[in-house]
Amino acid sequence: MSTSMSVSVSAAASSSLPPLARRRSPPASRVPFRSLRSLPRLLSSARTLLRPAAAMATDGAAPAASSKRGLLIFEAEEDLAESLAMYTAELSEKFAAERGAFTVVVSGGSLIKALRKLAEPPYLETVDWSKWHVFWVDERVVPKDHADSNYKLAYDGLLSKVPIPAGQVYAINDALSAEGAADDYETILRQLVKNGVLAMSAATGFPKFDVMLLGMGPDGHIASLFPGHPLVNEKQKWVAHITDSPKPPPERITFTFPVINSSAYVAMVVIGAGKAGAVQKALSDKKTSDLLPVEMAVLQDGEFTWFADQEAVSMVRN
Ligand SMILES: O=C1O[C@H](COP(=O)(O)O)[C@@H](O)[C@H](O)[C@H]1O
Repeated sequence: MSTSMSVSVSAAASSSLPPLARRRSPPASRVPFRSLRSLPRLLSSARTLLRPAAAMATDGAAPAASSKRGLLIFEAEEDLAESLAMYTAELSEKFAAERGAFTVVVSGGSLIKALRKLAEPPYLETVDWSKWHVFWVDERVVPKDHADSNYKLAYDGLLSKVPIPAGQVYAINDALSAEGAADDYETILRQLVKNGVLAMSAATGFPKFDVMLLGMGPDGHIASLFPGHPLVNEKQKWVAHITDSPKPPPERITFTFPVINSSAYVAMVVIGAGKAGAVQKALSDKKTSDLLPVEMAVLQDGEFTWFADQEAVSMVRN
């Protein structure tokens, strides 16, 4: 299996760039996003450099030709956060106009801090928050006010600061067991498909979220899908439970790969040297059978974009 990845290097991007195959990317240290004013041009240029993904999805199916992957590298975390806010706001506008709703999935962990600029001007005023429907790609089965709760993390860091209708924030039922909470969450998703809030992928038969804003652990896990855990091979369920998570707390629920890989857009946010080893493996052309979970995130018909700082790509060779 081989993965084709285009590398879009932020401030160097321009519409006159030669094709990526013939272009040597300058070192990341020379290509920061420098100012908010330059971001629209830079981001739109970067998107034109995205290429079809060549890797196979985890079920062995080849992604559709429209499936794309790209990499944005930022000199500073602050710049990454600015760009991530703009990316999300643009998708919010697009899907609100197209569908009248914007289904946004978030992870826990470091991702939430990287979303902080959405709660600041201009996005606080310009985003149509009434269209947002917020979900968790994974959740720890703990009370919502527990320090380990991904809901609490997102509420404190973002949701308490923006006017999303409370009924459109889909936290887990924390009174249930892990298995019960996973089943309950899947039932909610199925209802939202029936209501037309949540789209379905014609290609996969699984729900198609508008965007998933995800982080990755240092071991390459995404959501609560951990390296070597049998849950990475789940093919039927939309939402599964785990009671032996190698990272505490042990009881969690998680979206499965068929759901993640049906997304329209995924932003994979990786910040810091602790992620460098997994990022190097994920971006390598040489694929081995021991795929990390992050390497199993291959969209069937969508756009997958890495948002990385320099430390996170420090082990990646040109
Ligand atoms: O346990 C979890 O870890 C991952 C990665 O967290 P990070 O702090 O290393 O970014 C996170 O994406 C997931 O939602 C969370 O439950």
